[in-house]
Amino acid sequence: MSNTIYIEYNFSVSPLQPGSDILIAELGEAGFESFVENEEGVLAYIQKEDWNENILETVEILDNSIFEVGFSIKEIEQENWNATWEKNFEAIQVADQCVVRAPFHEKPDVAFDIVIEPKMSFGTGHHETTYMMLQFVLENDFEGKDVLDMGSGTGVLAILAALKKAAHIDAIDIDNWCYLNAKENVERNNCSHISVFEGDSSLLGERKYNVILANINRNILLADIPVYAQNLRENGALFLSGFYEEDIPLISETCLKAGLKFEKNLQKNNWVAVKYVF
Ligand SMILES: C[S@@+](CC[C@H](N)C(=O)[O-])C[C@H]1O[C@@H](n2cnc3c(N)ncnc32)[C@H](O)[C@@H]1O
Repeated sequence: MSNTIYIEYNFSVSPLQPGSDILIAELGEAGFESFVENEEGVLAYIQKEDWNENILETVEILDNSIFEVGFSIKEIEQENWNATWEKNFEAIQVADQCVVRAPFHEKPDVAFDIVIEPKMSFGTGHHETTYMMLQFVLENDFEGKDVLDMGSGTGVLAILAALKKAAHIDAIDIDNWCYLNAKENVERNNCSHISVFEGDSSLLGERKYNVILANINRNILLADIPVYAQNLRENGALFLSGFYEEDIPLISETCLKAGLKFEKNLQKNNWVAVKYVF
């Protein structure tokens, strides 16, 4: 094993606090590779060769701080990497039927066992929005359906849709790291009928889906909802998450304008997931 040195930043911000997701997104843009959210805060990792001491200057949320962030830095070697994950990454159970776990966890006795290489925070089931989207996938019929997972992260939603016998799934993420991670997880879970792409909604063209899943963020969703509506078949379902309770009116107005009908919403710690049908 090579001896890559990582710098670990430890941000003392609660994962339940609005803003921790923006912090992670901005750290990702600044070059941080992986994140772990735990009770104490957010751990963020960057390879030492990609690091410089001004790395946090582009992380805007730290300037217009909507929360207090304190941090410490330590160097870790790659050999410690798995141990760090094992310490911080717990398997997540969604309803009785589904467990999202890392390869080093014991195989559970459930209908849907999803193994994710936990290299990033989004798409491990720990975040409220992922959890609610998994709940939606569990409680809806996917058999024989063509599915789009937009903003697929680790690919966790696409993988559950595949385990629920969807006919085919396109998983798309704008981020190269997520694209590579989703490909790896799709293979790990033997889901040959998931195609993973790097990009955004401009890739969709005329493709039609029975189900579209998009757990991204408020602004991307507001821009993309009309595109999703165009790519849904009649009676198709759109599941959205990645926004807060206070964003519901704007999301709802945009969905209704695009010809979609409201069906259901879920809420967890101020985060929301909604189902609309076409
Ligand atoms: C909140 S994570 C969701 C990951 C996973 N689907 C889940 O439910 O846990 C949002 C993902 O959307 C991706 N993303 C952000 N903007 C996007 C865009 N315009 N088009 C496609 N993906 C985007 C991010 O890279 C990130 O992986």
